[in-house]
Amino acid sequence: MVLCPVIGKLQHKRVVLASASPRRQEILSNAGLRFEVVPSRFKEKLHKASFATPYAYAVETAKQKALEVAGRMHQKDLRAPDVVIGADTIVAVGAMILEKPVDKQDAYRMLSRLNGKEHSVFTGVAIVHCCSKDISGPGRTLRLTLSSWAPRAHPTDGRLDTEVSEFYEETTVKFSELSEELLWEYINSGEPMDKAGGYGIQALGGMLVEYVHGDFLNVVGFPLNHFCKELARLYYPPRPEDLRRVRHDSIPAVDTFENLSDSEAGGSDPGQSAKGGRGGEQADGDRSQAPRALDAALNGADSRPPFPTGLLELMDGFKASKVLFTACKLRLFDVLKDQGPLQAADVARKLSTCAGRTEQLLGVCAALGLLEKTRRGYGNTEVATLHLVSDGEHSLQGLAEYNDAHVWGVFTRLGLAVREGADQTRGVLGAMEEERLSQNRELTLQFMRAKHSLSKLTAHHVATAFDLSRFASACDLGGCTGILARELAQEYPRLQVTVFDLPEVTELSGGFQRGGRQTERIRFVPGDFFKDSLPEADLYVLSRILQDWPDDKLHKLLSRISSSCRPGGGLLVAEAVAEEEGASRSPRLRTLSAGQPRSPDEHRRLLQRHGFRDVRVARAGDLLCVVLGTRAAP
Ligand SMILES: O=c1[nH]cc([C@@H]2O[C@H](COP(=O)(O)OP(=O)(O)OP(=O)(O)O)[C@@H](O)[C@H]2O)c(=O)[nH]1
Repeated sequence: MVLCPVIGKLQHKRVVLASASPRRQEILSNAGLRFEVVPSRFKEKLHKASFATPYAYAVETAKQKALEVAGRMHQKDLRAPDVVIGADTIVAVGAMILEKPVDKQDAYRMLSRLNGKEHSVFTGVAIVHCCSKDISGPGRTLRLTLSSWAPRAHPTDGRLDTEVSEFYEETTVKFSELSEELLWEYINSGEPMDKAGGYGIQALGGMLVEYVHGDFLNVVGFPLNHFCKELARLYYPPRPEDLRRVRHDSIPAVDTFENLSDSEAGGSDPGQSAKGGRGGEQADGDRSQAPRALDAALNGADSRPPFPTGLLELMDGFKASKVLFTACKLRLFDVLKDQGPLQAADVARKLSTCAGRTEQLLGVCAALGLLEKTRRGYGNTEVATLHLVSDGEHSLQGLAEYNDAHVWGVFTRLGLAVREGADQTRGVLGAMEEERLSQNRELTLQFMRAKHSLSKLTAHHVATAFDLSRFASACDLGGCTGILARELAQEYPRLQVTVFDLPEVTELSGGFQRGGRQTERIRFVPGDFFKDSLPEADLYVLSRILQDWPDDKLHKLLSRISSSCRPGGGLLVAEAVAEEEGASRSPRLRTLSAGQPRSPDEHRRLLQRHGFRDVRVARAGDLLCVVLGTRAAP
């Protein structure tokens, strides 16, 4: 399919969508494009009458939106992106251009103009390819240290070369004859207010539409098919005669990263827009000019190495994590869930935080796809609503809190661990071991919240990786809050489940329980699986336990389980996936623990060494591998 190869070309490039439109983000995400969202601050105030056609206005607006983001990211030491995509959707009826209504009356005016008539929807798209010609060399990293958050003049020595490909798509739409009452009912739904022409064809607004001739997604806000053709034209291969090189020495300057708040940063001045004329429109509205530098880069004529996007992302990764942890710690996503969308100043007031830095934090969260920015302010994106609101069913807030409070510290001592071989985890978990979790209730709760939220992601996969219906009882060793026990009881109505964990854990597990009939078959038994007798069970379960123990402890535990397990009984082990022997596990799960990453085959051999036969291996999502062995007769 035309898109897949093209996606491959963009995969290692840093692509930015300069749009706050959730529909545009969804269309491109669903098509498999990986990108960051950096909403443009270009004020859509180009003089409409100065354009020969409505679509010329839309294309120019799209270009200015993209150039503003490209310039801002280049100017402010955010690592310059490789590609910035801008778009602008307008409705044209007669000689009138309709954009987003400013209020309900405006929405009524628009819809009345469209009522019973055919109109055109134009979406202009600009694909801006950036080549930083910085004297400090290509590319820049995202510097989010405190100093860079302080206001400071930051003249850029370098120049941002951009090469723009632009096009537009037209779709014809006809409204039915609509009653005044229906129009107002639709207006009062609130749907029209952030949509061109005052309607959303993909939602309630679809009821107004009699027919559509052309690309439906173009009406929604992004002509995906035309975009794919454009990318295919650009990358397979660009034709020199189609290329038009535009150099932007006059990218609108912005003062400092600090001053990029809405209230302070004016939009870029159209007068500073790209040099170079507006070429004549081709019949299909397609005015592609692919970038020459891109052609050279793609065909090896460029002597410079490819831009190290992945490496820079690795270098910057910790900053993004810290931004996420800080936002979670401030309960930002909870505030926006209950009271959003909010302007930055209102968020700062509610969080009692510094307005300027709150604005920056919100901006970076938007760039990370955690927030979306509209004219009404900042709101949670879907992923934030699902996983970052503290009381959500799938919340990972606990994991963020624990990583920030403890794992972060572990990784700051990585050098020591590497030099001295000491297990820095013991420096944190060890502290928990030595001082016993009971002496640090808050630490225990943070640990349990983290494990609870992570286990929720995989509990169902672990419980269903194999058919466990032949077992009447199970014991989840180190089962913590009982999230896996609950899934097992839910999946196997006959199964009695015991959660066996340290006393200071089981005494706090009550706060994590939810109602439901399956809880009648779950019990919590305090104990230490290295010291105390294990509860009797047909099936023993170890989920994310082995990874945390050095080999000597691990063999001791497996030996105790093997001795407790009757012939025909089972051992179910779920551990982070290590693809091949000795490979390091996905960093997102590694906590510098004393355990070794093990491949499925290594786990298989481990169980066989401790008397388990018929060892089978399965995957639980992309996080864990699950191994089930049956205890052989001695
Ligand atoms: O049927 C539909 N028609 C239009 C839309 C949405 O309307 C807006 C169009 O506005 P604009 O192009 O200015 O884009 P913004 O949302 O303001 O975001 P930018 O940051 O890119 O300016 C757009 O969101 C369409 O998706 C619709 O949803 N249905």
